[in-house]
Amino acid sequence: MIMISSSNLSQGGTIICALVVHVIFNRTEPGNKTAWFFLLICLPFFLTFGFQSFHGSLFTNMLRIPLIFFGTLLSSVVIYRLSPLHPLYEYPGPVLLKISRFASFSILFTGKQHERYQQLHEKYGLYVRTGPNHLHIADAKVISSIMNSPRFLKSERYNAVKREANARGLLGIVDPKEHSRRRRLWDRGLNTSALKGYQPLLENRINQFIETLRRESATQDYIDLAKWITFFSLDFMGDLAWGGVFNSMEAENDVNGLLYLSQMVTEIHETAGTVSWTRLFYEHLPVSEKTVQQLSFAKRTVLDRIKRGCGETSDLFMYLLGEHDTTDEPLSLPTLVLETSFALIAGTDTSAMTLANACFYLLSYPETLSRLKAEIDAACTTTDFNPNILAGLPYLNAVLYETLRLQPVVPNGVQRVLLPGPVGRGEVVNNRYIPPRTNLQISTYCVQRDSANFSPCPDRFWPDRWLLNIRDSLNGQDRVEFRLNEEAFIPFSYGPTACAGKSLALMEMRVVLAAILYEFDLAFADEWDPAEWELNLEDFYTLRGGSLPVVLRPRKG
Ligand code: HEM
Repeated sequence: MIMISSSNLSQGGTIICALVVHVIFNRTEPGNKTAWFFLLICLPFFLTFGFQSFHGSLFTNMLRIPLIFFGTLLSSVVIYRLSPLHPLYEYPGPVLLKISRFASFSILFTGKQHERYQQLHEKYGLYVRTGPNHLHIADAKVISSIMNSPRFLKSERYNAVKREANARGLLGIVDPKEHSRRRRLWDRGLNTSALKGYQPLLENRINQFIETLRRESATQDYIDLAKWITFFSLDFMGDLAWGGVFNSMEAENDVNGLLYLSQMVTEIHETAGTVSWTRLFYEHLPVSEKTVQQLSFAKRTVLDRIKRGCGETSDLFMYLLGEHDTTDEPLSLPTLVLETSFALIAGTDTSAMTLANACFYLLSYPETLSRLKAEIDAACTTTDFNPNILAGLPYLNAVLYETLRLQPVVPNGVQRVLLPGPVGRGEVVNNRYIPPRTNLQISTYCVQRDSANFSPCPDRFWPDRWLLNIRDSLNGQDRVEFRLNEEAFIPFSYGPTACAGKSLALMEMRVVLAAILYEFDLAFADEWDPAEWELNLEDFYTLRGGSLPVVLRPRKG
């Protein structure tokens, strides 16, 4: 007869409970405080006191049971995640990342995610396992099958931080049908005819921008061009989204602290999006308090704009509110606040960062700068920077595309999660099986710098690759294999959730770049080392940079 001692019983019971918890946590990281509290705190607590009646003193049980419980849970998680039983076993990647997504914090906090993941792809190939259930992908062939498929939904990252009750902005909407309904509203406010209506606002801000640069450069040896471009972008987006609340160019300051806050919030989203359960703690951070203050500022601004109504000049707010068309169901106030705040965040840093990068590259390649200046001088006979004329300038477009190719402002790309199919099946993309519930991230930075997609010199700033005549002439030459895979050019993302503001951003960036080059001669500040620019670029979901000290000399008048 087998004798089971009370010690064995308590040990066995604890081990079984720990294994059950592993099964519950398997392939998901519960985003719910109650589940955490119950499974990881209450359960070991009950086991400690429950088995007390069977065996040993309370003190030994308080050490022994939690040790057995957490020891078993940890070992079973680690063994399973590395074992051939795990559905992602076939995919290569660093061991620590396979064991825990937590390890990816060591990449995130370097600020150089884009470069670190590129190194991982160089070592492991186009598919790298970057978490227990995460794949980082640099294969352009799967972009369309993933981004256009209703089975690959926005991942938990889009739900990373608690929002106001029941309000959800476009970016946070996961359900494709609901997303497409809301997206129609945005598309109306960002289509060609709406953009025409925004041109007077753009023209006013461009004039103010040029005046500001003239004033600043007259009194200083050099200016931080990146800072002034960001202020311009914030003021312009403020005009479009909130009825003109900002005047940071005039104040020479981020008066409402919005730029700072949007960086903090993006950073928190990226952290919570990297390890989803950490979001449980973010609402207790001081920045959360600031977000609440900012939300009440946003609410006041929105109410004020509603009261004033749309003036003579149209803006994006008008479309989001439905002032142009009363057939749509209006957004609730909290949703309107979220959407207009998102427009500001989505539209400010992205365009400003791309413009600063473009200026950096142009100053680094003087021949390119001269060619672009010549094109702009020939097209702009007055200081009227007509967006329609600029849209047709091939070299200007080539410079912007090449900048967006080398430095996409969302370098790590977007994240998707694969919904389980019938009988829990996964999906095959480009001959690879993706198990259900896998998180996927298609790296824009890696895809756009891969010589399989852009060749020759994928890491070099070479706008000519975008010009048709260069393509044709190089294609005919021996030994030069020219590649430009437009499917792999995804700085604005891809598919139904691609950037809604692409046309607005391109219009704004063409006008700003043309205005700067038409009005000024530029050079890097003498005492500044241009190598600092790329060293200071940081990827926290969106790309951010340091200062860009530039000497400006007015060219005319
Ligand atoms: C160079 C400038 C810009 C770049 C490179 C860019 C890039 C992107 C990318 C990569 C996304 C997808 C994000 C994700 O799914 O995680 C996105 C989404 C979005 N962007 Fe932009 N963006 C730019 C400027 C703008 C501007 C000026 C606006 C104007 C308000 C804007 C509005 C949006 C909106 C509304 C979305 C959400 C689209 C959706 O979920 O359907 N963006 N953008």
